[in-house]
Amino acid sequence: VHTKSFHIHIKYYNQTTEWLLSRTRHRPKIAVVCGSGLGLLADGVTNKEIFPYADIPNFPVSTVPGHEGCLVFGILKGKSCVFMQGRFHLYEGYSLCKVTFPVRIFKLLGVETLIVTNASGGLCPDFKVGDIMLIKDHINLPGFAGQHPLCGPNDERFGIRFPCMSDAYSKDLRKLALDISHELDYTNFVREGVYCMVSGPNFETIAEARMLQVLGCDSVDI
Ligand SMILES: O=P(O)(O)O[C@H]1O[C@H](CO)[C@@H](O)[C@H]1O
Ligand SMILES: Nc1nc2[nH]cnc2c(=O)[nH]1
Repeated sequence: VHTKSFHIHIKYYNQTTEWLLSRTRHRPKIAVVCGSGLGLLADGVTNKEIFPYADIPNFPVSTVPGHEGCLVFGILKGKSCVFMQGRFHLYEGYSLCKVTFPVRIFKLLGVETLIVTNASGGLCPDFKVGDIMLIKDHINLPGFAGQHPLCGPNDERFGIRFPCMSDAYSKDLRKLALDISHELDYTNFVREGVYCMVSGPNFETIAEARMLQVLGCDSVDI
C-alpha cells in the first residue's frame, strides 16, 4: 500500500545523504537522471561506484522496465558525476515528494547542475521518432491541479517558497548542447521545444494530443 504525503522529514534527507557520503569517494557537481532505456548514459564513466536503489535508505525503487534502479557515481571527462539509472514516476504510485527525493539528495551532496532525460512522446509535427528535444520550457499539468512536488512546508535549504520559473532551463547549457550538435553534424535530429508533464500511465487520446499541441507543447511524458 502506498501512502501519499506532501512532505518528507529532513531527517530522512540527512540520513540518505550521510549514508551516500560515507560510502562514495565522489563529490559530484553534475547529476544526470536517465529515463527509459537511457541508463547506458552512465556506461562511459570511470572509477564507478554503484549503489542499487534497494540498498539506499529511504530511496524509492524502480518498478518500470528499462529502469535499472541504480545510482552510479563516477568520472566523465574529468568531472565527478552521479547518474540515476532509472527514475521514478507518479504513475508508479509514488507521491511527487518521493519522486523528487533523489534530486534533493543531489542538492545535499553538492550537485550544481542537473541534466534530466526521458523517453517522451513527440507532439510537434516537425519531429521524427528518435529525435532529441532539448527542453527550453515546460507545462506542468498535474501542478495546475495541485499535484506538485513543492506543495507542503517549504525548506529553504532546497529553495525559496515562490520560485520564479521563467528561466527554469539554463540558456547557457542549451546553447552549449546546440553548439555541440552543430559540431557533430547532429542538427537534423536535435531540436528544442516545450515539454509537458501529465500524470499517466495512459498515453494521450488523439483529442488530448491535439489539445496539448494547441497549448504549445512539443513533447509529452508521464
Ligand atoms: O519518462 P521515462 O522514464 O523515460 O519513460 C517513459 O516511457 C515509459 C513508457 O513507455 C514511461 O515510464 C514514460 O515515463
Ligand atoms: N504522455 C506520454 N508519455 C510518453 N512517454 C513516452 N511516450 C509517451 C507518450 O506518447 N505520451
